[in-house]
Amino acid sequence: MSQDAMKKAAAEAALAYVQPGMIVGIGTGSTANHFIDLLAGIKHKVEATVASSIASAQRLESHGIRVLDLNEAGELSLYVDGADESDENLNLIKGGGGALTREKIVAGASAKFVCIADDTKLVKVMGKFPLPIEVIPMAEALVAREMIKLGGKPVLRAGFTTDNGNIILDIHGLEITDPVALENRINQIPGVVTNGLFAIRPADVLILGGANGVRTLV
Ligand SMILES: O=C(CO)[C@H](O)[C@H](O)COP(=O)(O)O
Repeated sequence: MSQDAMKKAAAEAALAYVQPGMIVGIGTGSTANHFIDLLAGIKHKVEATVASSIASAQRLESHGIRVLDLNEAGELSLYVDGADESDENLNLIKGGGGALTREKIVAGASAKFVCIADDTKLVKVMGKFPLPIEVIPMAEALVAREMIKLGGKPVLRAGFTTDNGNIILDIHGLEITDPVALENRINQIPGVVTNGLFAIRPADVLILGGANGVRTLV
């Protein structure tokens, strides 16, 4: 089974969390895209959605699914999104697609976060996947210096601007043994908008697609 088929299987399993009349928060990336395409098949069940990126909003609208601004939507029942890495406590690294800030906002506004991924994303200790940080452009050098002090190797994501008009630094070489402490620490650096650790608010449910089917961690 291909990695993409495993992502699709996880996305399909997440449909079971969609209840009639819900406003659903929608993530970004190839796994979230599978979820969007599958959601189109039950679109009359959902009241509306809130998207975590311009790309996801456009994909939802192309299926005729209503997309609300988060400020109009109030608290969301459910957020469904992919991840770049997860540990067994459902702490995540996200932001491979650069949408981490809006993803964190929509996840924070949601009662339940269902994360969908292929099972290669599950690791013992996070950090093999470079940790994305969204940075206000004038703070690039400052944030890079501070991340070197924390043991990382920052690399500017060349030619990439976030939906919020900022840059991404991808931090290589971290071994993340205390994700909550690191998430808090990085967010204290002036110029950091947010970082891709989702540990202060981890996923509530992790659905993993694998060669032998789908399994769920809670
Ligand atoms: O955080 C993300 C985007 O900012 C994605 O959820 C993450 O990069 C996983 O992507 P994919 O589903 O394509 O493997």
